[in-house]
Amino acid sequence: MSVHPFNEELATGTLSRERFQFYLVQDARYLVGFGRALAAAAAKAPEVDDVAFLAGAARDAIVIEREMHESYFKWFRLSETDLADIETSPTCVAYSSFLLATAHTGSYGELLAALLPCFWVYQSVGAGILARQSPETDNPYRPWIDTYAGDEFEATVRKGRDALDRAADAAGEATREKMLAAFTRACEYEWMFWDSAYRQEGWPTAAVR
Ligand SMILES: Cc1ncc(C[n+]2csc(CCO)c2C)c(N)n1
Repeated sequence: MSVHPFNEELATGTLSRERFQFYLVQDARYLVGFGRALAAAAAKAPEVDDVAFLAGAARDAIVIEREMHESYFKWFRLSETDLADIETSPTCVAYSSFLLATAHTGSYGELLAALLPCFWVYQSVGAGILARQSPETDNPYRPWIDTYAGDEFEATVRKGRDALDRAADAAGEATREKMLAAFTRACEYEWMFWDSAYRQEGWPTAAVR
């Protein structure tokens, strides 16, 4: 499969500031829903180790990622008012709503399957982009790349995959099918999230409001 231009340009450092900024603003919003869905998964987890793991990831999603985003907002000189004026994109609403709907109506396994691509896709994409960096390239997006390409994050992804495998082993055929569907859909949303940032997606209805 070809690499999306958003990720290609992120790797080379040529991605426009507007596109990256759009991505970060939407991502900060997405992370709140993602954190809530992780907290719901923590509440549903049958094993206490997984409760701790998922609740920790929920906290990290809100705290660590916010810190990273705030540093970028300072860099981009975005104020709270500038931020408030930016509408949440259709794709961001759709992806966040999908996670929250799965949190409310899905089983533990289904929810875990919907959440795993957020970890796995970023680790895989981050590692791929890092492999293409050289000391000579002055990539302004390097802090973003480093967040998702480290060993610590790789261990987190492994824990998530392990929790998912245990949930799948304990599940019946019907639940496993739902897990696969949720996982696939979340992967599609991950792609769409980058694509929507590249297109700076707005609401098609904005002109007729
Ligand atoms: C659309 C979107 N999907 C996934 C991530 C990655 N991510 C966000 S929080 C977290 C784990 C920490 O709890 C990870 C891997 C993102 N930033 N934005």
